[in-house]
Amino acid sequence: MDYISLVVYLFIFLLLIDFIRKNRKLSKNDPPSPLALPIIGHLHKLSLNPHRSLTELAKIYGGVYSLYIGDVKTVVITDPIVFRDITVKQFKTFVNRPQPKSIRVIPKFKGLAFADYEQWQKTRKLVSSAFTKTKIKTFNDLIEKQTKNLIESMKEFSNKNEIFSPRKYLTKFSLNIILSMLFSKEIGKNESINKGTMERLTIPFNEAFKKVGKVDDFLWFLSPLFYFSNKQYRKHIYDIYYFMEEIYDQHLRDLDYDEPKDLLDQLIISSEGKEKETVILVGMDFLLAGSDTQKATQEWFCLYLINNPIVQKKAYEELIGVVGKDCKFVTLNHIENCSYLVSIIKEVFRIRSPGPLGIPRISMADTYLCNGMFIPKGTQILLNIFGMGNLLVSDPDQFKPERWINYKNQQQQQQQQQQQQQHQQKNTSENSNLDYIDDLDKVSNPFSLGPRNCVGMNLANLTIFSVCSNILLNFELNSINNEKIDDTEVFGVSINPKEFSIKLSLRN
Ligand code: HEM
Repeated sequence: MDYISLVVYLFIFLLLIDFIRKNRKLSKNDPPSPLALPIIGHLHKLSLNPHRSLTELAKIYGGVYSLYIGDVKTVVITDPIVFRDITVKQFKTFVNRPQPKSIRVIPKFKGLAFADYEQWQKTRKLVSSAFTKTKIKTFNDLIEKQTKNLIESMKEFSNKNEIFSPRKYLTKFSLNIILSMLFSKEIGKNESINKGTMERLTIPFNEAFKKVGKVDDFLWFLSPLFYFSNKQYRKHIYDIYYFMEEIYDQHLRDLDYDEPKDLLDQLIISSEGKEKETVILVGMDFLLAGSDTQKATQEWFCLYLINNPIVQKKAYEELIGVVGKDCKFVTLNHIENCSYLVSIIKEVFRIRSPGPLGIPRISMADTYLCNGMFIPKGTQILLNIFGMGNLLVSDPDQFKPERWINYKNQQQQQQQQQQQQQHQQKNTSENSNLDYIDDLDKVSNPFSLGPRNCVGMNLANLTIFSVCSNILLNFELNSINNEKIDDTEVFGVSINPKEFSIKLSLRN
């Protein structure tokens, strides 16, 4: 046999082994799975919007099914009961995150979001104290100050009758919330959206975000093909690292042990200045996890108001009913009374979940889920946040903030009756997703659940309300050609719309 034939036979043999490995049953209770192909597994089933493909597959294979993403065994969860089981009840088994190549680019890239259990527990405890509802309230002034700066910038556009492209302004706003609250730093009001700190951060951010979920994370042997793009990616990640390092060094120089001025001071003090790299990486987590998600939500909010003028009008009428027609600024104290506006924001979270697949988890031991399915150790878990809010509501593709109001009313009216139903559900619900149809609070979890959910949830809720309410109060939003804006999603760290511009009309 010549060498070429030998290599061909060997290759076919390896394909066969891989095919068998990926399709063999591990137990009688494996989650269902489509047939996996050798090498790529089920990669061919994923589109450019993987959350949509995974949701389509959930229609066929159910709320818990398994896939091979390249070589990575993955279980996708679109069942709210199992979602809770994983994130809350069996939290310790599923607390860790997988460590794909893109995360390992910085050795020990384990600030908070990718830390393993022991380090995560320590850091999360410290960080959580800065993000409680009460603590966040002390930052109201700061959120309101940044909102005012944004509205003033927008007014410059409306006064000159110029079209406004929200992306960079909302990015600046979202970055400033995190920079000022956590690191006492700010991108100045008059600082350009294209130069200085903005340029220094947004270029590496955008480039780094492009790398998320790229194919060589799942097919190791393709790495050489991505050599140059990986080198660039590494450079961009280090650019953000060096930015944070400068802030860290400055804080260390000015540190007052008795009066820490922000979260960074607290982190330095509690680590006794000995864990510089970890603290810097925690700071990077906040910048990366907190800015893009908030910015995306605010952009979607503007887009949906423009595409739904009746909703915009109704929300504006509610708002002036609460704050009065002469009011020029909505404060965070008004949030309780703006139930329609809050419903719009919730509907934006549902229909265009900024983090549609959360951040993956990994099983730390062989285990059985509450529905009896077997999950082997080392399985990657994708929490299909988008899918739950899509598959388990009526008219999922329609933007209907009213559904939240109706839901709340229904809950209030039928409280007693519902308590009884819930009791009955408890006894039967283990098998049935249908019990959750239109149970919006249960199927829409944009920040995930359990002890490792989003640490920035309280901050994000206040910030997004502040921006959205004040944009609505000050401007009527329209598209520049009076047509609907394209609401196609662009998948990345967050789900963004394609970049668009707005015609702003200042309200009287
Ligand atoms: C619209 C806004 C936001 C959304 C939808 C969102 C969503 C999420 C989701 C789904 C997770 C994964 C949770 C899990 O694994 O169960 C997460 C984690 C995280 N988020 Fe957010 N997030 C938002 C804003 C923020 C903000 C403003 C910050 C910081 C200031 C932040 C910091 C983090 C961090 C550090 C983690 C990792 C937590 C951990 O591993 O313990 N997020 N977020």
